[in-house]
Amino acid sequence: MNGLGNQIIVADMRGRADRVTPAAAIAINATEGTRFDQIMAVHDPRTPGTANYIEIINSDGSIAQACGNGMRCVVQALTAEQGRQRFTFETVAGILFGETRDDGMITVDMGTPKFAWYDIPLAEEFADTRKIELQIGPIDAPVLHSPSVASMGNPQATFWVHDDVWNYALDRFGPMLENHPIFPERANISIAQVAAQDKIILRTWERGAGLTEACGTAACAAVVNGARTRRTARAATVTLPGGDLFVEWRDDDHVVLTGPAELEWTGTLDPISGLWARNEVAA
Ligand SMILES: N[C@@H](CCC[C@H](N)C(=O)O)C(=O)O
Repeated sequence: MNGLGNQIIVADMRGRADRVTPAAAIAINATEGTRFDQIMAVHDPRTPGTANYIEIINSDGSIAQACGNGMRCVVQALTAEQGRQRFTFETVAGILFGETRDDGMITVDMGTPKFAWYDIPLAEEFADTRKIELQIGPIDAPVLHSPSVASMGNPQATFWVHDDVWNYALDRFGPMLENHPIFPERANISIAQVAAQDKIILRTWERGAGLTEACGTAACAAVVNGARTRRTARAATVTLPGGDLFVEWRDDDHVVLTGPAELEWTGTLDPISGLWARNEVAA
């Protein structure tokens, strides 16, 4: 599936006790036909009242705590299978709600953001995470600097720029910043341009996956960081290379993400070895 071009494999792990291995994820991603950004492994529920436990695996085999575009894909796949529109899920980061709307768009309640340096986490204390000391490029003329940082379940850094987000070599700076010692669990790195109070243009280098067409949690972090630095309103359209997402940071502190999800093809997958085969499409 894809969520605005964010390449997602929804793996049906229901009724089994094993997990998708990091080795399988790396093997699947090594093949052109199955290159992906995240695997959303849908397991049997662990907690009463939830539909499923979802494990999120990045293409480098690491575990992610949250994935907005992937959650929309899961909701859409389960709505198509079961005809239900509302689901409650459990992830390593907590309980999430998702809904397929009547117009086909999917809304996911991504929970509440966290701003304390130890929750993100950062390697050292910062009293104010709306703007931390971090820069890249020449010391006296940094290319990117002073990001706002937050946790949307996963660590997020939003670097604000005034010009075109495509002017920045995110493929070069992304890996350096993702692995910067200030982020002990690495981080998702975004470049954001505020086009209007309710419009942000965003590109993201994803932790464990690299440059992607869209990152839902980074879009959520951009709106939350935009609102708390008074750059934007609490609700905004975020334009990513893959298209638009709508994010609202509600008064109850929950961040709600709305956008599309699309089925591309189905197949079978061995979650241990990564061997896979596409299902034949009926003519
Ligand atoms: N594509 C995602 C984010 C996935 C997780 C991220 N790479 C991490 O390791 O935190 C999204 O849509 O949110």
